Amino acid sequence: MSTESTPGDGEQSTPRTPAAGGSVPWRRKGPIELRRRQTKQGTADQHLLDTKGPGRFVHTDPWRVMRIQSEFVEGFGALAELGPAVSVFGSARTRPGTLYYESAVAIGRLLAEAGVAVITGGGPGSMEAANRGAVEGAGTSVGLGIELPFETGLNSWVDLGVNFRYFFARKTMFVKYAHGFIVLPGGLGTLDELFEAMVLVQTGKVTQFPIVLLGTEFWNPLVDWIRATLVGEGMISASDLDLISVVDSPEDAVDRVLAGLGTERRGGMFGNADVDEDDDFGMVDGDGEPEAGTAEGA
Ligand SMILES: CC(C)=CCNc1ncnc2c1ncn2[C@@H]1O[C@H](COP(=O)(O)O)[C@@H](O)[C@H]1O
Repeated sequence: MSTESTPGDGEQSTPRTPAAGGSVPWRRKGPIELRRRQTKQGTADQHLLDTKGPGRFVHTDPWRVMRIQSEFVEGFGALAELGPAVSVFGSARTRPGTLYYESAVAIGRLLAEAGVAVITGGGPGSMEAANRGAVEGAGTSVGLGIELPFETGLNSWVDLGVNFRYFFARKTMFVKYAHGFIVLPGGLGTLDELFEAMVLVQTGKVTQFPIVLLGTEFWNPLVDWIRATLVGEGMISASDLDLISVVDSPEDAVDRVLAGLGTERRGGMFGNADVDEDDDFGMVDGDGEPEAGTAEGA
């Protein structure tokens, strides 16, 4: 047996490996093993220092990973001190003066008055409305913006804004720093955020995470379909529907989301949702026990 087949960690190059069935060029870069033509990739240093291809390295996946990592680092850094917060979702297209827009303003204000920060996607429509309500209620107004081909920028009611290039990094922030969701009527973006939250609760990745939908006329047909088809055909359990509640007034929405956290609308501060602090992606504790100081464990 050749000792060449068991190199240590790091970037290495040896001429052959028996595992590959004979004499083939072979290299290892950390966890990645390269054989035959794949070994002809340059080293990381070559890519970094070789300026012949203009800016080529910044278009590679390893570089992207660093950019993705930096989004998490920036996001965690900006939001770590936020305190209790609720994420408010809804259509980017609702206009001032409409029921949904004004409802989002009221929700933002009520949350702010309860001492709860408001997190939105930082865009127009219901996001802008909820941020506006948070400012009017003298609370913390957060916008997690997303870079889009048609640039809209953060709405002017965002006081603490973080811009993201990647949807998935941004979505982690919505969940990690919020203690519950309020979802106003919306389109694909809103449905994506709603179903992501439901999956995280259903699979136990986050617990103690109330999800409240505002607008029975808008949401009930979807809830009816979920009950008739998803529960009916055994795709989800009937109890999965307990994950959400549907209300019609901003007061009920805020009461419901705060009640789910063991606090009252005008009750001020409350503890964190039962999220495992060791896991930055909101994994539930192994023992399933509420921690001291959390809403559930208080
Ligand atoms: C006018 C227009 C389309 C602007 C887009 N500008 C946006 N800026 C920030 N977040 C957005 C934007 N569009 C969609 N989203 C995300 O998707 C949700 C709304 O999407 P939708 O309108 O329901 O599908 C929001 O909660 C937000 O997180």
